[in-house]
This record gives sequence, structure tokens and C-alpha cells, in this order.
Amino acid sequence: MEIRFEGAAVTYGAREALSPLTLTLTENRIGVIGLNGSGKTTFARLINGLTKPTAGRVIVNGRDTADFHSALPDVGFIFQQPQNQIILPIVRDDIAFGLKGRGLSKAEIEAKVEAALGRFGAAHLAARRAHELSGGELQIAALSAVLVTGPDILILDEPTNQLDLKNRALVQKIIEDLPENAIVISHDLELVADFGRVLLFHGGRLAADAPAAEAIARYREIIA
Ligand SMILES: Nc1ncnc2c1ncn2[C@@H]1O[C@H](COP(=O)(O)OP(=O)(O)OP(=O)(O)O)[C@@H](O)[C@H]1O
Repeated sequence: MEIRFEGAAVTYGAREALSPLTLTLTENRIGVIGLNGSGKTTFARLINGLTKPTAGRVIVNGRDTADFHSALPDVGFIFQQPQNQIILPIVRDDIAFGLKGRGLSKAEIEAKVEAALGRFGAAHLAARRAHELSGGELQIAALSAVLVTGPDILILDEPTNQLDLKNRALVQKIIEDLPENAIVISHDLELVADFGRVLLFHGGRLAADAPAAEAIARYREIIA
């Protein structure tokens, strides 16, 4: 993975959501922390191309996000409210939906869906109705639907938000074990506490880019 921000900035009218940012990300785990409205989601949306920079460039694995009309296929995004990204009512159909148009046979699609849920020991969720799932199950269904498409980079926006302690621990373990590159945005600082690189945003600016302990300490100083 190589993500390069080259003076990339986002402004909405007169509001600067992200000040010009230049950095390169190559680490397998990146944490993103900061207050509400500090620019974390804007930063993440720049990486998958859902938001285009109003200045500068963002280059992901050698490709300029501005060259894509929509999101980049190699960047999966799990949104803050995973229920909003479930498209079809039954879990297995929803996961299969992402594989449409790839010229796969029905049997190949079924095998991929099974494997996607199987990664999380969640094959039993295949026939369930998505709107009946618990928060943790919903995260697994959303993760499966994104990972089945084979992204190189996964962005998780507050993945433990609204989860109880048990499901939180489950999601933390799942993130630890992911072979994919993961960028984790979180107010749950424990979730990124082991990460070698954590970015702290404050008022749309990068306020720290450091190992977790240092970035978290800086965050505590800022709000003190
Ligand atoms: N589409 C938009 N139009 C106008 N302003 C926006 C838009 N999206 C974000 N902003 C503004 O940009 C700033 C950064 O927002 P962003 O969503 O990146 O913050 P965040 O750090 O992810 O916040 P939170 O922790 O609350 O999710 C905020 O002031 C927000 O109001």
C-alpha cells in the first residue's frame, strides 16, 4: 500500500475541512483520532475518492483519485453506520451484490460469499435478515460485503461505535487479524493503542503523526 497526499486540501465554500496535507502512508495499520469535526472522515473519504481534493492531489497505489468518477475499487470503506451500507435484506444476497458484473458463475459467487463470512466464523449469518442483526453481527456483515470484493486497503470509520463490550472486543480482534491494510478512525483510543502510526487531526490540521502513545498524549494535551 502507498497513499500519498500532496498538498491535498478540502474546502466547502469558505470552510476549510482539511488544510493542505502532505504525507505518505505505507504502514499496514494507521490510526486516525481527533475531536468531532476535526477532519478525520474528510481525510478518509479523500483516500477512497468519495471526496476529491479541492487543492493538491491524493495518489493511492500509484493512481490519482481525481481520475476516478466514484470510489476507488481497491479501497473498501466501512461507514460509521454500517446498516446504511447494507443494500439487500438477506445477508448472503447483500454480500453477493458486490460481486455482480464480474463474470462469476452462481457457484463461484456462493463460494466467495461463504468464504467471506467464514473468515469471521459467521457462516450462520448468511440467511439472516440484515435489519435483525446485532451491532457486532452487522459489522461482520458489512465487513464481509466489503472484503468479498478484494480491496487492498480497508477504511473503518468508528467501527466500535455503539457496540457493547463483547462485540467491541470481537471487532477489535477482527481488525487485529485482518491481512488487509487498515486505516481505523476511532474515538475509542484503546482500539488504536498498539498502532505504530496514529494521525491526530485538530481543526482540519494534522496535529500529530506519531506512534500511538505519543499521538494520544498529544490529543490529551490539546483537550486539557
Ligand atoms: N459536505 C460537507 N459540507 C460542508 N461541510 C462539511 C461537509 N463535510 C464535512 N464538513 C465539515 O468539515 C469539517 C470536518 O468534518 P469531518 O466529517 O471530516 O470531521 P470528523 O473528524 O470525521 O468528525 P466526527 O468525529 O464528528 O465524525 C466539519 O467542520 C464539518 O462540518
